[in-house]
Amino acid sequence: MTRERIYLFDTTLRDGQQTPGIDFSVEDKIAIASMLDEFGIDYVEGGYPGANPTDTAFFAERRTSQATFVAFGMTKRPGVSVSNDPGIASLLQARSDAVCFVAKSWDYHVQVALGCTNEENLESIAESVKAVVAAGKEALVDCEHFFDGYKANPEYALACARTAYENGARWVVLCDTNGGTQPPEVRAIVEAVIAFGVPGDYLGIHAHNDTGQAVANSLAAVEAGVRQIQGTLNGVGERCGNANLVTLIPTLALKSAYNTRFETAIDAERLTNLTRLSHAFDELLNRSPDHQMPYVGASAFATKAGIHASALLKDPRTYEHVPPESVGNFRKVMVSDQGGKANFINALKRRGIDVAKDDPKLDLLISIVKEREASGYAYEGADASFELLARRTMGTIPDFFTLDGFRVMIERRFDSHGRIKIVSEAVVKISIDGQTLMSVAEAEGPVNALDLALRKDFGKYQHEIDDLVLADFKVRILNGGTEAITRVLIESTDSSGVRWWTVGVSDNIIDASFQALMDSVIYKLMKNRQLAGKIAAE
Ligand SMILES: CC(=O)SCCNC(=O)CCNC(=O)[C@H](O)C(C)(C)COP(=O)(O)OP(=O)(O)OC[C@H]1O[C@@H](n2cnc3c(N)ncnc32)[C@H](O)[C@@H]1OP(=O)(O)O
Ligand SMILES: CC(=O)C(=O)O
Repeated sequence: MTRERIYLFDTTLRDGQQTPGIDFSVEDKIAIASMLDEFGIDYVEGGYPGANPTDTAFFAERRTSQATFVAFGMTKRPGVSVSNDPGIASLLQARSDAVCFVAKSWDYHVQVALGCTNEENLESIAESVKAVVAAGKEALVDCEHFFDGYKANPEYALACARTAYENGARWVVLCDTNGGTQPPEVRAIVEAVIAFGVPGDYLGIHAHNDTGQAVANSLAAVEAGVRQIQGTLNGVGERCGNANLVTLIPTLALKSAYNTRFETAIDAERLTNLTRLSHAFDELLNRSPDHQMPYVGASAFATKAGIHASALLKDPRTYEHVPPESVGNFRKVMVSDQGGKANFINALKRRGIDVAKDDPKLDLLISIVKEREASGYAYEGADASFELLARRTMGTIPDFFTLDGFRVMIERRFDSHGRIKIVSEAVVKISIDGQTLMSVAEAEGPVNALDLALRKDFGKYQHEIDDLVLADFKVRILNGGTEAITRVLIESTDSSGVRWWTVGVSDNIIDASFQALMDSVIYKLMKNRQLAGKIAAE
């Protein structure tokens, strides 16, 4: 059976740019356009040439090699001819393959925002589309507020869509601009547009996520007949965002409700790059990926629950709706107080630790983890501390050194200009082979001072920890008030590029930090001897 082609239109660089807090540079735009192009998206909308210097510079060159490169802008202003409209001139001059116009299709907006007659707006749509087609470019029309406009005045909304189509627009895109429309309404209105004479394979959907329905609305529109979906990477976009292409693409590819009838340019091989694409985009935005994002989140194929892990390890299909590797993600069976033997055996095996189901040390480890988690530890995010705890319980960690104690003093001083200066001084005492080593260090913060002191003199191991870097430090207060328990997570790395997380818990933040620091150093010494950190592929 032949499947119908659904075209994917990415507006990350245009609607995504309207997200509060997102501000792309030209370099960011170049990088994102090439990521989308390489991934196989059909249309990449780059922005609004003429609206700002970044977008104008971005459109000085064509930025995709496969994807249709699209410039966005508004239809000509009423009362001005296309040849005298500077906005249209910028769009025609941009080095794009296509122009996507935003056009009013709600009569109320025509009256309030444009202040012209309905007929003048139809003329703007027709003339703008004709100018783009005459310039040898593909024309698309985003019918802004189409669904709200249809509800208010169906004849006028339909006339706008048909005007765009009849004057040569390759795509007439129905926009749920305010994001309030629901899937049954989208389905019914798309069917009405097709019945009015605009064919489904000329129609697109642009859904906003203000009621959390952008993906559902896009799929409802496809079922009703549209053949282009507009969306963004990770669902960025104005207000609550746009339809998330990172969710839509695998749903269309992997779910039989869609993949038996439709296909996109993203085949099975390209789909395996999805998680990387989504995370690379977050990296570029300098933000952490959403762990719970469908398909690509770190938790999308993770389980803590013992009953789930036990069945999952017998057959992954028991608790997975699609194989994680199909989208480039992976399965994660975690250890926590929700876990049973299956979680632990699997987690230990991944670290090269073989333990039998009836080994009493396994029961001991499980009870220690459960007890510690009850007191505030969280091992699911502290892989290195979990591994050390397991190896300690199994009795396989060498006595590298012993800690004799530490002390931290914090002083609030005033400099010669009367400015406040905080100075922390830390003293750490350790013993290696019976020899006591005492180090003192100063820094602004107490944890920094402790870290410097701990790593200042490590005797015969000093050269082994020189490349150890503390990459991140997270503090969480577990219950409020003066009885608060503090959990500290530290991310470490070294010249090998490997990263590991350690945890410390105490009613004193400095003590919690020190525990996490100690685990980090011990893990590094274990790793150097290839006694830890071996992660086997699942
Ligand atoms: C639904 C959407 O997401 S549409 C995209 C929205 N994105 C943006 O607006 C981001 C980029 N925009 C901009 O940088 C600026 O708005 C510009 C450069 C495009 C225009 O700036 P200005 O000329 O100063 O106009 P301003 O932003 O104040 O107002 C928009 C004007 O466009 C007119 N307009 C809005 N939509 C359309 C349209 N589809 N067709 C014709 N004119 C339109 C409005 O009536 C208003 O005209 P007015 O100035 O005569 O009142
Ligand atoms: C065009 C557009 O971004 C919208 O109508 O939401």
